Amino acid sequence: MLMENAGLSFESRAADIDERQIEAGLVGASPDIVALTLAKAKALDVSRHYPSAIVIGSDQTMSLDHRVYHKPKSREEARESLLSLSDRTHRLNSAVALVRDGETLWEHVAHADLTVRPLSEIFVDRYLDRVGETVFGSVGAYQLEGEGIQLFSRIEGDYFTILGLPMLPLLDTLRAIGAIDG
Ligand SMILES: Nc1nc2c(ncn2[C@@H]2O[C@H](COP(=O)(O)OP(=O)(O)OP(=O)(O)O)[C@@H](O)[C@H]2O)c(=O)[nH]1
Repeated sequence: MLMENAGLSFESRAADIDERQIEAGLVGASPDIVALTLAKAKALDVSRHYPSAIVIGSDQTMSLDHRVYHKPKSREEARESLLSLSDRTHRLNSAVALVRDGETLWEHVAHADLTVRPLSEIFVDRYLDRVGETVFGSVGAYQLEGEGIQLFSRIEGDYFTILGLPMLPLLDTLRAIGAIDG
């Protein structure tokens, strides 16, 4: 959605990698390194099938203290996750890598720090009633571009980084390598 809205022409392909297995091999690595490693692994995997193509791989991780989050798989998981974020500041790490013919041309990770205001259980239940299934598409059970904005008292970082792709440095790099109009 972010790349389409930016007017980029591209094709999207799923990478055939086992994210959980790669993460398991990164025990102790910081969440930003995990995101960067996964972004590169996705781009390298797809690059193998598309000679000379510029492949953009991306991944996002979310952490609070030592807990790493993943997309909630149920309403209960979303509820527990939101309450664990209440009155705390968590970090989103969004990584992107450019690969061509198996060579990593560029890699970057950006982060954003989001402070959730104190949330009551009643509010969280009503919020989940309102936003429904959309919570399953985001690591933090919120969509900043939607009602998720109501959860926060402070955000430090770039909107696009929060949604999952650091667009400004990505566009800079695509211009630098002549992939898009400069
Ligand atoms: N639309 C939207 N998406 C968000 C927002 N915050 C995080 N995300 C998405 O949440 C995803 C990150 O959650 P993950 O659980 O790592 O997603 P995933 O890699 O598909 O799932 P895993 O395999 O569990 O890692 C990214 O695809 C982000 O685009 C937001 O505010 N709005």
